Amino acid sequence: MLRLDQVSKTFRLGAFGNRELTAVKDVSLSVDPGEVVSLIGESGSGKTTIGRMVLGLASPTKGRVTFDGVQVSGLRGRALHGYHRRVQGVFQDPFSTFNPVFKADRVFALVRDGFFGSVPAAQWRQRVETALHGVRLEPADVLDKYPHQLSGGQLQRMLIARALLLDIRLLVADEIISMLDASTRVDVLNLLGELKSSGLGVLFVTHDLALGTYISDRTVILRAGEVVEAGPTETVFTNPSHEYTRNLLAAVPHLHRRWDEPVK
Ligand SMILES: Nc1ncnc2c1ncn2[C@@H]1O[C@H](COP(=O)(O)OP(=O)(O)OP(=O)(O)O)[C@@H](O)[C@H]1O
Repeated sequence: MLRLDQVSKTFRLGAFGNRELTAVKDVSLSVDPGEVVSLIGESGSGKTTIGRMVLGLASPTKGRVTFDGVQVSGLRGRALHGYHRRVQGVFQDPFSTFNPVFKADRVFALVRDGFFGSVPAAQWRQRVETALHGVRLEPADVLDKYPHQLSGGQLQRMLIARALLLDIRLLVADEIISMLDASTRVDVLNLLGELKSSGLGVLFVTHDLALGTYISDRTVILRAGEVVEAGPTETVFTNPSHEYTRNLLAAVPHLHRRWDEPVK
């Protein structure tokens, strides 16, 4: 389904574009239907840049991003619009996606205007309610409300519901858990697990190793734009082959261990 082949992205910096920064270097990865792939890296390692290229919002400087064999960076206009019916992103800060001036459910109206103009209002309302139930939100709790009347977790779920309305095949989830409180985190992770069982592919972008293990089938570890390690999540976590991964793992707080015990 999604493939990145030797993808690099270089930004030109400085007033005259005379300096370069390679944010992503020779990255290859794939996501198949029903598969969650975690892309894990520290701040600045290039995760968001990769997510943007997957969504067709930025083009690789080198290499190819393809979805079902079609090159994403070549898509423009209607073709890109059609692609976004199958591939959507949800980002870290749900508050920044919502315009505080408008009611939060405007995000659904925009999907209707953009993609489903011919669907009658009553039928659309039904679809929105089904999508909200799909993310375990009670429509009456969230419809007709302003963003400030809703919690971060509710807004985040509304964005996932918006993606579901489009019947997408791939979700780019960029740090969607980081800002949520612990119990909402588990809910959203469980929800992603359910969506995965129904065939959705997820590129789960996070700086948090512990979150990455929770639902992902495969893990890709990124450092300074380069893949240092990739493989089945269990192998990467139990038997990391790269020093960098071992150091990252050592930095994760150990479960079932008291803080005053020395870490071996
Ligand atoms: N439009 C841009 N112009 C110039 N440099 C950029 C641009 N976008 C990203 N970068 C740089 O590319 C590098 C990777 O950034 P990116 O946002 O992809 O990292 P990240 O892993 O998502 O980090 P974070 O978790 O902090 O968001 C950083 O050094 C960043 O400053």
